[in-house]
Amino acid sequence: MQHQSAQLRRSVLYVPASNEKALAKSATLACDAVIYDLEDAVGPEEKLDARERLRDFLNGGDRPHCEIVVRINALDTIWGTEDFLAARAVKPDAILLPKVSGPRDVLDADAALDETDAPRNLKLWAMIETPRAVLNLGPIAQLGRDPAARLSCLVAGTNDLAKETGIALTEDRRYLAPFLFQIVMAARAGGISVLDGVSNDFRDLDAFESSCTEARSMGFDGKTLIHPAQIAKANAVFAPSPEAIAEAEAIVAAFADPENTGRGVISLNGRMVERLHLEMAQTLLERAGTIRLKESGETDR
Ligand SMILES: CC(C)(COP(=O)(O)OP(=O)(O)OC[C@H]1O[C@@H](n2cnc3c(N)ncnc32)[C@H](O)[C@@H]1OP(=O)(O)O)[C@@H](O)C(=O)NCCC(=O)NCCSC(=O)C[C@H](O)C(=O)O
Ligand SMILES: [Mg+2]
Repeated sequence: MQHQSAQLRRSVLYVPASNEKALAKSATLACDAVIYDLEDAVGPEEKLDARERLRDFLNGGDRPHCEIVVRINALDTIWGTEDFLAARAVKPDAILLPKVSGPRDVLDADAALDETDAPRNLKLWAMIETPRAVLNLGPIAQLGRDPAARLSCLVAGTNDLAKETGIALTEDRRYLAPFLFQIVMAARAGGISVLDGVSNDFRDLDAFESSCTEARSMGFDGKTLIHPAQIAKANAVFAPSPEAIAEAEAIVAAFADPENTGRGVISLNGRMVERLHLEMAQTLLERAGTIRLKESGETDR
């Protein structure tokens, strides 16, 4: 089993659906995915307008070519059902469910999509941002293994998690880290992708880069973002480095050497290399190739 999904999700930008300028800008940006937000970025007085704005924008001519996700208000709020129907109607790639408590929330959204005859490739993403979601991570993520369910990504909601638990959001995220690891582990067990939470201090790009590096080391596929200035750093950090590509190429070449045919383990530059490392190298090179294609403009995603 490989740990990273084929879909690139290095940089996933939240765009408040209430913000006309940000909506327009979103179509011009180099992020891998956009989350149009109807939830916490939109004040209660703006909710109805934001929904209409988003509908007009995504039905208009400037729809971005990257992966498109709509975050709705929770289905048990006064806005939830209308948001859900509006999101379904604008044909996103996924609907992001906020403040999920357990698998029931995802299954209910799944059933509601089935009732509208939604295509199977319309996926659900789930925010992990409440204590109950953390306690129910296993059963939530396991839905990723259910061919009838649409869950394809977990998103850490670190601001709400801090609010709900009292966990301090320090720059080094030392108190948050144990829960972030659990989110990654659950997503991998469920075979779905997983995104780190946002960095609120969007002007400090050095701190942001460190946070991306840490998230990559923790196993996240990418980072959720709040500002366009964060995109380039996330794209760079979550892409395989030139050194990692060179190492992967060396591993592939070593196993292709007729001398090593059929061998399970070889020695390469003083290190043990097994076939599992070959698989990892192949996945890394595939990802590097996908990024190259995307950045050469030959594909949008
Ligand atoms: C954080 C901001 C409010 C800052 O806004 P502002 O001060 O206006 O930024 P700039 O002047 O530097 O903006 C420069 C240009 O970039 C556009 N812009 C800014 N942000 C975005 C964006 N997110 N998407 C698209 N475009 C954006 C501006 O319009 C300017 O454009 P132009 O003038 O044409 O050059 C703002 O960045 C912002 O609102 N960010 C998103 C906030 C958000 O979505 N929050 C909710 C998600 S975070 C969360 O809830 C996670 C989770 O649930 C949890 O619990 O942790
Ligand atoms: Mg939140």
